[in-house]
Amino acid sequence: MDALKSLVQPLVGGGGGSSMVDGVKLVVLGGTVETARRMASSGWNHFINSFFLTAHFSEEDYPYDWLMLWLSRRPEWQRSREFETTTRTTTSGLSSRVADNSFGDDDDTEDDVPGKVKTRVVFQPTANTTHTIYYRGHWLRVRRGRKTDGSGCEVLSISVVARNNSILKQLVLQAKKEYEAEAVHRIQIYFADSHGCWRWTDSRHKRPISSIVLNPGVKEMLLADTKDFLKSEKWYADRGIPFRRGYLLHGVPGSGKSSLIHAIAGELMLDIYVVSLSSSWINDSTLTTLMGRVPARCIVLLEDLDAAFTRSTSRDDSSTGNPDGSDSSEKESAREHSSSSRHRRSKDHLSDTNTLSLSGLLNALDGVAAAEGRLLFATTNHLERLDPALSRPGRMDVWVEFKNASKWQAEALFRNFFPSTEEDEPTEAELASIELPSPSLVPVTPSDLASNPDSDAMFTVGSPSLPSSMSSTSISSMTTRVSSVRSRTMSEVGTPSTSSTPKYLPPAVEDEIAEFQHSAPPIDAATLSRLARQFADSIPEDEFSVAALQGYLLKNKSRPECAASAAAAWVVSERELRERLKKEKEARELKEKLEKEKRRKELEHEKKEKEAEEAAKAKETSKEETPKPTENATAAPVQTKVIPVPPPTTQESSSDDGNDNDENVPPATGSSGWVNVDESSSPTPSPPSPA
Ligand SMILES: Nc1ncnc2c1ncn2[C@@H]1O[C@H](COP(=O)(O)OP(=O)(O)OP(=O)(O)O)[C@@H](O)[C@H]1O
Repeated sequence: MDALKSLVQPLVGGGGGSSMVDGVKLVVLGGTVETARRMASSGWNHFINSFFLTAHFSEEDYPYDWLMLWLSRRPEWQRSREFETTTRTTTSGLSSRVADNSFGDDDDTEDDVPGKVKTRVVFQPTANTTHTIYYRGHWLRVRRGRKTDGSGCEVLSISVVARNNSILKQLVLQAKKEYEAEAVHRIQIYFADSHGCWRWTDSRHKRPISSIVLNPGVKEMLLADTKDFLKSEKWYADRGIPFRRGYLLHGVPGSGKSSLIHAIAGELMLDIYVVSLSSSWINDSTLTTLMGRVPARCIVLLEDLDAAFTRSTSRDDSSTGNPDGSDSSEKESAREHSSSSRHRRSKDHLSDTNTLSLSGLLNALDGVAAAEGRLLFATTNHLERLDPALSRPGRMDVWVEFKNASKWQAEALFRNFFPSTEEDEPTEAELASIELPSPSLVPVTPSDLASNPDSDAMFTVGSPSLPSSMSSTSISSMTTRVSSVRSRTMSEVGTPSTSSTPKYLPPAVEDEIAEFQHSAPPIDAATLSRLARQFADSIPEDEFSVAALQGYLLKNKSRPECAASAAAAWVVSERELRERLKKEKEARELKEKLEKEKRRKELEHEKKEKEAEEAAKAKETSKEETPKPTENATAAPVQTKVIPVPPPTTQESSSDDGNDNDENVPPATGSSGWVNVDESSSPTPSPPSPA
């Protein structure tokens, strides 16, 4: 204390110096104290930090998700005096995840409406503040901030006083375990974005593979193949074969291609990374970046492979997937629309903005930058439109064809759809017991197919031949049954009360509407078998997609009897509907064609008229402007005179590059067709040379 006094004494002065000097002394004193404080604080921080181990977890990487979930479950979080709440899943992850300290609608169980969306609020670490959490005998300092590199990515930093990083490793492993336990019933879906990044989009319940109705053995073959691949990394490495495997699922829409991929992902516990090649923004470099960024074990799904080079949203027969765009109808229409095409195409089609090339796609799939260890699934509805290079072995190793539903599939679908009283009924075994000539399940490569295109070389899903026991039932008898069911249900439902005798009676509630909400009670196995068979009998072989049948069954979700008996009538009505739609489409196309033709003729006519008009005008002007010989030409002062230049004929201009738009391009001389010439150098326009 005395020492401090002796230090301060000379500064504050004992003898009454001027107040100015005292002020300066105080400033110096203050500055010295502040500097000392700062130095002490930074020294202390440095000292403390030298004992801390710090790990940073970026939002872009998985451990961030694991730790955020782990943190949100810590009891300390609830007691924390500073926290954030969110109703969103904070990061890519589990939409269903419910942290222990979360709260929300489902705490209120009284008015629990089935299917009601429940909002849960989850605690999460506040940004830019340090939280302390006790974990296995250590105090963790947790801080959530943002990267300073301009990306704006969130970073979670966890520091701990420890001799080595084993406590942090334990923490990450525990967080991972908890996350995976949560995720075990779900699969994560990531979609590619236009910046070449994967964005978490959805977390879906795993689909049981038994819910996919395919010919016996197909699912098993695919599952076994994928499993075998995932554990054969060394085998591939030893032989110098790139550790990748491609599966091409092709065939009619709504036959279960995407569903099967989801089921396989669930079975193998893999996430799905989806690229839609028909996206307008996709190009060579984005695709390459995306392919280089998929994790080692995952499923990459290329949807609509045939649409890669067309960008047409239409999936009908007129859209082409040919890499060279050599679809004849398209070529024809391209020729038809050659006039003003450039202008219109930029508006109507996205194709101009896309620069995805075949070589770019091939490179992305198996170039040096492509990730290894992933399972590539590609789907297409038009196999014939794929370039052979795209579907060759090495890129697409296994092909599976999906067809419209067979009777066997219809029956299996029905059995899967309605609940049975015998819960432990071995559905799969029972399905397998149905006799049918099963297709060969030896994987066949595209080359086999090429060598024998007619053979049923691929795995074919759907349309096995019909067992004789499943011969079709007459449609008329089915229709009769439908009407009887209708009349019965109508009488059951009854009409609304008319006690107040209103003037206009409301129409009777349709039986379909009246029963729509109810779910079917479980059916006993024998009845289910009978109904399933009846349903399958009514469904024609290879005509309707499984999705269409599923749609029909959904409409009759609560009425298995009706679903079975009305199936034949539904088939008839669907056929009629198709026929009508087909006719309408044809009529529309014809109308469009005629309109196009008319427009083309009009344009041609307009063009001719314009040409004639211009030619006449040019002729007239040249006549008017022909200079008369002047008597005193030699004495005339030097003047600038305008001389007409006939505009180039449309034929000439269009012959340059064949672009009809050239008629809109002003000639180099200016739109008026006049040039300025110096009269001194050319007093009169020289006539064309006789040569
Ligand atoms: N084989 C099948 N087994 C079970 N459900 C199926 C099957 N095929 C289609 N479905 C049902 O039909 C709907 C559409 O199926 P999915 O999307 O898998 O067909 P897709 O072949 O991928 O069609 P697209 O080619 O149009 O993408 C899904 O709801 C699915 O449940």
